[in-house]
Amino acid sequence: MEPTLNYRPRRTMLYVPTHVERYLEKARGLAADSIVFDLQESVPPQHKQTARDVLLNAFSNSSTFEYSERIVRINPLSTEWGEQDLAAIKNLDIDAILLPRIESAESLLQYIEQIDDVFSNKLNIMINIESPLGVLRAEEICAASGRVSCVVMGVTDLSNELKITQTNDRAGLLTSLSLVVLAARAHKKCVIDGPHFDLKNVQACEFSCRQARDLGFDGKAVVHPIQLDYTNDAFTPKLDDINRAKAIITAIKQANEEGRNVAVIEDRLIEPSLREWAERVLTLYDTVKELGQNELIGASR
Ligand SMILES: CC(C)(COP(=O)(O)OP(=O)(O)OC[C@H]1O[C@@H](n2cnc3c(N)ncnc32)[C@H](O)[C@@H]1OP(=O)(O)O)[C@@H](O)C(=O)NCCC(=O)NCCSC(=O)C[C@H](O)C(=O)O
Ligand SMILES: [Mg+2]
Repeated sequence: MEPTLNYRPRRTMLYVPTHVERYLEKARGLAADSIVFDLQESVPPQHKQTARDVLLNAFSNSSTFEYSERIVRINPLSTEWGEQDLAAIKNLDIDAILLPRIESAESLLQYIEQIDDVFSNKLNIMINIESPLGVLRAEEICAASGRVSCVVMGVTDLSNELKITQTNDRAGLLTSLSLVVLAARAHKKCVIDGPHFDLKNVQACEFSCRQARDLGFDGKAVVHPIQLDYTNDAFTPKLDDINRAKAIITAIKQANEEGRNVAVIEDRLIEPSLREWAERVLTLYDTVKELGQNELIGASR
């Protein structure tokens, strides 16, 4: 049975090319916080209709994908494929639509209007930022609509258009990654890093997960089930974090009762804003526990 979550973790966002039926069936049992049923980039032109048919069929059998959030990435709404995708999925039991390659506030607002004309309920909207122009305009794009809940980096298209050298430390991408985190956070949106494509290089992928977490991302996209465990783990609070979060909440509460705004724990000054971090860590911890994944907590990374 699907647990009912009060809080939506997005540590992992698995892209599933939708024309491949066995991937959809596999996805039903995977520990991905979110699944992106992709009708766009991973589906070749000659399989666009097959992809829509397979997706509809998979949802007609059962729309259950464990606890995973169900997101459909459609083709750009400026194209016929995009309009056909929207018409095809209008009755599906999904949580969100992911719009690829958003480059302006104006086109975003127009696409949301198009979606609202088709879906009777106000669907959650997510966007890919994956071009130099998209990165430079990330702030105005994020400011444009409260309907956008989540921004997902598209690092392949971006790397390609920036003409950067791809290295394990992602030096060439750091400015863009941080600009998008800044824009998303300024407008209180969730923000997800793009995937790591070197499937066999687990060490490099683990590094990019930790780097994404340290840059402020809520989670990371993944392209193969093999990447799920360690990506989930990188974004899951560890015992040290949980103990520290609990100590901070207790110390600030006690300081407030004593008429002070700050506390001190082991010679470190604790500002009131840290309480927000502590509450976020505990909420994520509780949710992961609810999902039965608490065995991951405490793994040393
Ligand atoms: C990379 C792949 C082509 C590899 O596929 P395959 O050779 O089939 O892998 P395996 O045999 O190792 O698979 C092992 C089992 O896992 C299942 N599987 C594999 N991939 C997926 C998946 N993505 N989702 C669900 N299940 C998956 C296989 O079925 C095997 O299980 P079983 O059948 O029980 O044996 C393939 O992984 C792949 O196509 N990945 C996704 C690629 C993709 O989506 N690319 C585009 C997204 S990234 C992007 O667009 C971001 C942005 O726009 C940008 O520009 O950066
Ligand atoms: Mg792309």
